[in-house]
Amino acid sequence: MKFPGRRRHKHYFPVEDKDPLISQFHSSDRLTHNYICGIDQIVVDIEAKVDQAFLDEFQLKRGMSQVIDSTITNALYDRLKRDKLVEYEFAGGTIGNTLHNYSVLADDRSVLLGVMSENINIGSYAYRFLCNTSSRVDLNYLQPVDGPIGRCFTLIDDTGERTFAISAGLMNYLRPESIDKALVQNSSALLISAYLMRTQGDETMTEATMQAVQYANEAGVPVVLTLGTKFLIEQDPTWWAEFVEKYVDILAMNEEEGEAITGFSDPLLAADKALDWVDLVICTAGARGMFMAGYVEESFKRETEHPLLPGAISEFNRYEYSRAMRKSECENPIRMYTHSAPYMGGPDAIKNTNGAGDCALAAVLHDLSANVYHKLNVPNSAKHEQNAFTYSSLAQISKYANRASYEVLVQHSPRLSRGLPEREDSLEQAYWD
Ligand SMILES: Nc1ncnc2c1ncn2[C@@H]1O[C@H](COP(=O)(O)OP(=O)(O)OP(=O)(O)O)[C@@H](O)[C@H]1O
Ligand SMILES: O=c1[nH]cnc2c1ncn2[C@@H]1O[C@H](CO)[C@@H](O)[C@H]1O
Repeated sequence: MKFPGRRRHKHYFPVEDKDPLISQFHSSDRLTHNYICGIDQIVVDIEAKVDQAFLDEFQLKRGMSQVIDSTITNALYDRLKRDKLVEYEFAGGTIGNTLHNYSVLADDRSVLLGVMSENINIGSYAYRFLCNTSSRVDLNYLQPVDGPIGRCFTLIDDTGERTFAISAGLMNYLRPESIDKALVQNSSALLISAYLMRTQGDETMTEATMQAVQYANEAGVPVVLTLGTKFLIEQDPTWWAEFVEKYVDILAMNEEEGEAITGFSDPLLAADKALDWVDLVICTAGARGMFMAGYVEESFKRETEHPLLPGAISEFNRYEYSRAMRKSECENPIRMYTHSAPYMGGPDAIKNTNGAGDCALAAVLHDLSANVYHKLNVPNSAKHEQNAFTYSSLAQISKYANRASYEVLVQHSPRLSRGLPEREDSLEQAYWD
């Protein structure tokens, strides 16, 4: 609970003492607001603890996200219910989670594109999805479908490894004509995942995604791709590398996905390789924290005050105090990298790692979008003499991202239920004075 805090007498005075000019100036409707948008396969997570025998029984490959047919879905669901194995059911989807967390962290608008059942019964999965999504996530652009959204059976074993079994419902029937061109082209970023390329038969999600990507590319709106699962990438790494190079501006992955797409198991080298294709890279590395890589114009580079770190690229964090720029905005682009260990060394007890990476990405997007917001409202600020992509330095962003994912590790759901505290309880009062 947030405590009511202390009140001071001098803050209480009659309303007529307020200066009408000042109150006009502060009115928030004079500020220009920006938003980000994202596309997802709309799913509810059904989480259960299971063992290897259970996975074998339903022919599920451990650690993978796989699409299952209706026969396996029904058998799996009946079994989970019969043995009372379901721990919780909550809105999910990698982009849905990221947008929700972005909106909670930024306390601002994001727009989710995807499908939603046109007839919703109280207690149904569609209903649950809507109830568990932040009111700051704009759901008005969802395309109605005559049937169910998807279900993602999230099966967790003793080691904490997650196996996803997707019962698709109509989640992949988003049509290209449902993508609003102006909405995408006026947004501060378009967020997509590799899962959106996994469609079959008459499913139209991939075409819809490509339509949105084309709109974003045309308007110079950054396209942010999160890789989702290494198994998808491993099927055709060359195709993915070409896709990223052609359409994507910011790439988010974990170290396994990083290895699948670049061939480098070292997250720093994987991030460096991916920088050949995009402007900014986020590579989360579980208990090792996260790495980021980006570009800065030579004349704007700022040296770190932290010790220089050894690694496959020696002293790789030298310019981590710089704000990231698009490569095309730099005359003499230099590469910079940063690494942050988990916040407070990670929690003493991890409740659930599901969605920790999604939350890290949400924090990065918050920083990017804050930069757009500041630029829109204070265009003459000295801050924008540098045409940067991010509001903060790479070092700051990765710390913020790790702080945000910590919050997911200490709760059960991948979605934050509240924003971060303005002042960390763990830090002494003197830190804030
Ligand atoms: N075991 C751990 N100990 C401490 N911190 C962790 C641990 N696992 C994850 N984290 C934190 O969470 C962040 C993201 O974790 P991870 O690399 O597991 O993401 P991910 O595999 O992409 O997750 P997901 O796909 O579920 O969103 C890390 O950068 C780190 O800050
Ligand atoms: O195929 C998929 N499409 C969309 N989201 C998925 C898929 N598989 C798993 N997740 C989502 O990934 C989140 C954790 O990062 C989970 O919440 C799950 O819903």
